[in-house]
Amino acid sequence: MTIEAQNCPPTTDIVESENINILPSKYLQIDNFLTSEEHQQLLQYVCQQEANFVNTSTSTNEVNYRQSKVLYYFPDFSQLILQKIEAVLPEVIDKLAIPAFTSNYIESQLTAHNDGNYYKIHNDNGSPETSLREITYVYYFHQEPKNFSGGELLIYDSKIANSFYVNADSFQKVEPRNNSIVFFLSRYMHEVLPVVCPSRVFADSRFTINGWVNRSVV
Ligand SMILES: O=C(O)CCC(=O)C(=O)O
Ligand SMILES: [Fe+2]
Repeated sequence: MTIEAQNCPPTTDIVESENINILPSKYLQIDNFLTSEEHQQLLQYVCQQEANFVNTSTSTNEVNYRQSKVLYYFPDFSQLILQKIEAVLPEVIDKLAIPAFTSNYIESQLTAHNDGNYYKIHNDNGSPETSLREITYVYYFHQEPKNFSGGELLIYDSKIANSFYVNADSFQKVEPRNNSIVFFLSRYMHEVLPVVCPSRVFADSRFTINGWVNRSVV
């Protein structure tokens, strides 16, 4: 086999030109998002709801892409979190330098990641049904003392290749800190690293309430 290399620029040039086009991803993490009383009530609530959690899937139904459990109906806490998100949204939009948009719909779900669970690299608005999602939020909570490790959220930087946004190799690593919430653009590629939870007890899981602020159609 012959490999013609004479037209290839030197490697250093490739690396430099790739770096120039990298668009760093921005995210915002706010600590102590709920009061300690609300946080405690939420933990108690999820433990009572264990039997109502179902296995997760992805919109493309790909096997081995996502492993976790989800609860779709949790009216009281969904209302609480949405109210608090609406209150900080102007600050989030400002800090992340997102062009202003109007929203009248914020989705929410409650997830539990236990031993070996993960979510491989994806974005949150890549299908026709999800295309109105602008901002992703993830509220993290767990029991103290913490009984799992891993489960970090990696948010990849972007680059433009052939007029499309694709993920760069570089990323920001977000610790799923207890009672903190993270906001970032839904189009960013991101992944959840595997959780290690030796006890496998549901109450020891890495819990989230997460969802998406959708742009209104005008
Ligand atoms: O749990 C997380 O940190 C992120 C979850 C996520 O990416 C999703 O549900 O789309
Ligand atoms: Fe996601």
